[in-house]
Amino acid sequence: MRRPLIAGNWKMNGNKELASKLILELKEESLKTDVEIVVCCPFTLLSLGEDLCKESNLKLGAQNLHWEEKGAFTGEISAQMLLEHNVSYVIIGHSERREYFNETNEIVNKKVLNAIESGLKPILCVGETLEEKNAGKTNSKVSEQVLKALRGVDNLNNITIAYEPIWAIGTGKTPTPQEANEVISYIRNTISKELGEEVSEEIRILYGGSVNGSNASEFLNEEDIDGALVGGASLKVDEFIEIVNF
Ligand SMILES: O=C[C@H](O)COP(=O)(O)O
Repeated sequence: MRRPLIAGNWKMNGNKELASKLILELKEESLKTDVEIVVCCPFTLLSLGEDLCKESNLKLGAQNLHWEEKGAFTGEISAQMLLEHNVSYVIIGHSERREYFNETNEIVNKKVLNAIESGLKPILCVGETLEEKNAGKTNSKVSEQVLKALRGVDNLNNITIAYEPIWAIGTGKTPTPQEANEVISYIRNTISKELGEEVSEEIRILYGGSVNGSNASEFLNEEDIDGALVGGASLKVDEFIEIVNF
């Protein structure tokens, strides 16, 4: 049985005031205990997030990392820097990074390898554009992204995958829960064939893209969907609580 994971990706949003409000209110709520909850805040809020998440079931996540341990990479953040703040998870290969920061499958692979070797748990994002969807290329696109990102990764136990159709991110549009489940099943079958059946049964695969308090339970009750990567709705505490308690 895979434990559901709900991760809130704040993207480039929030400040100390909002972080304190959101995390403190989440801590006060009675949240489902069988759900793993991760708050992926901006780097500048990790220190505060670390303090606020202490002695709670909330885990801290980052939104990116560099693939090298240290060095002359101005503006970048290493796995060790994240670990120093008790970060457990790191989002890798989000479509916004692929699109605006030219992250290729090869770069994503280097980041996944570094995260795993350092002891961080990657949330690997994959997904197709609307054009690719309309051309019937969804399955080939996402399976290629997954296999290239996981190339050379020995320990797949700490990997989580998030299927995020790019056209559904921040748009209010979503696939039907059944459609999302089919793509996720396809990813799971690909992993089973290429990387082993056992790991395919254990790996968590989330859905992301316009998840909110009203639609979360429909996605999360699908057989192959193990949780959600939530953007906009993770900044609204009531909405996020509804998603966690789906
Ligand atoms: O990482 C989260 C996704 O990009 C989804 O964002 P959204 O929930 O605002 O559509």
